[in-house]
Amino acid sequence: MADDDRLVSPEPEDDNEDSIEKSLRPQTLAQYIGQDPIKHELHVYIQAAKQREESLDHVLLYGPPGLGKTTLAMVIANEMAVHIRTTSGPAIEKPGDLVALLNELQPGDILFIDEIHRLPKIVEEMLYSAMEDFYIDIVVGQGPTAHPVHFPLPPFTLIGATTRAGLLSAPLRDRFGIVEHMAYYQTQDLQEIVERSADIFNTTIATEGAHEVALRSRGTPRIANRLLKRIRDFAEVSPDHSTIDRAIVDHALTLLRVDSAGLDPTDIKLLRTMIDYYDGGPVGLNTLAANIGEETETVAAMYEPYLLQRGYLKRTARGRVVTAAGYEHLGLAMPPQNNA
Ligand SMILES: Nc1ncnc2c1ncn2[C@@H]1O[C@H](COP(=O)(O)OP(=O)(O)OP(=O)(O)O)[C@@H](O)[C@H]1O
Ligand SMILES: [Mg+2]
Repeated sequence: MADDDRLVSPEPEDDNEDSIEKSLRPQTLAQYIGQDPIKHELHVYIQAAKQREESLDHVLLYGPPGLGKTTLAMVIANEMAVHIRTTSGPAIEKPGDLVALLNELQPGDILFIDEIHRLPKIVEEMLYSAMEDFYIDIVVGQGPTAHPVHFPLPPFTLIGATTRAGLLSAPLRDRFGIVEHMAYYQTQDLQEIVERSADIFNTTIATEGAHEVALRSRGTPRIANRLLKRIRDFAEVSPDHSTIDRAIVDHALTLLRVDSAGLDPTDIKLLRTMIDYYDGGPVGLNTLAANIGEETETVAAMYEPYLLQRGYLKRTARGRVVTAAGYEHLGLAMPPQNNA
C-alpha cells in the first residue's frame, strides 16, 4: 500500500476530501474544538488588536499535519473580520511572487503561508522587513538601469504554518510575535469533533460510537473525519442500523484494518519487524525502513511520530526500541533482558 493511500495518513487524501474538509471547517473560535490554551491566548490577542484598531501580530502555527492549522488561520481571519490570502512556501518561487501577494493586501489583511519552512531563501529575506516594518526594497530594471525601489506596505498579519518548526531560520521565527504549538487532540475533543461532523453529514452517531472513532483517530481531526465518512457508508448499507453505534464502528474499522489504537497494518508490521528480527531493538531508522520497504523519510515523517507519541516506540542513541507498552499492545510478552 502506498503511504498516500493509508486510511490513517494525516495528509489529505485527494481533492474530494479537500472539499469535504471545507464543509467541516469551524468558522469561529467558539466552534473550534480543543486546543484550549491556544484559543484562550488568541482570543485575548484578537480582542486587544481589535480594540486598538491594529493588525494582529504575526502568528506562527506549528505541529503535525491534519491538526487544524489551516482551519485556525481561517478562524482568525473571520474573528478579525479581515480578508485572508492563502498560499504556500513552495508556491512563492521568486521575490516578484511575494510582491504581487503583498501588493493585494488591504490594511489589517492576513497573508497565510502554509509550509512556510519551504520558502526560498531570497523570498524569506524579503519577508523580514515586510514583517517588521511593513516595507520591501526591490530592485527594478536590469543592468545599468537597475535601481532599488522602496515599497511601503499596509500593516498586515502574516500567519505561517509548518509541520517542521525546526527547519525555520531563527530570524524568521523571531519575527512572529505569537507562536503556537498545536498538540495532538484529546479523545474527548476528537469525540466532539466526530459528533459535530456527523451532524453536518446528517447522520446520527451514538456517544459510544463517537468515542470509539476518537480512540482510533491518532489524535488527528482529519483522520477522525475520514474514518467517520467511511463508517457512515457501512451504517447506510446495513438496513437495521441507521444510527452509528459502537458495534458498527468496530465492524467497519476492523474491516478497514484500523486497530483499537488507530494502528494500521504498516504500523504493526514495523513493530513486528523490530520484535521478530531485532529483539525489539535498538534498530537504526534506515535499517528499519529498508526492512519494511519504505523510504527512511516516510518512516520518520508518517509512521514514527504517532508510535512515539503513543509510547509504543522510543528513540535511543543507538536506534529505535519497542517499549513495554508496544509489546503489550501487540499482545506479546516483553523479553526479560529488554528493559526499554
Ligand atoms: N479544532 C477543530 N475542530 C473541528 N474540526 C477541526 C478542528 N481542527 C481541524 N478540524 C478539521 O480537520 C480537518 C483538517 O484540518 P486542517 O486542514 O486545518 O489541518 P492542517 O493542520 O492545516 O493540516 P496540514 O498540515 O495537512 O495542512 C478539517 O476538515 C477541519 O474541519
Ligand atoms: Mg493545512
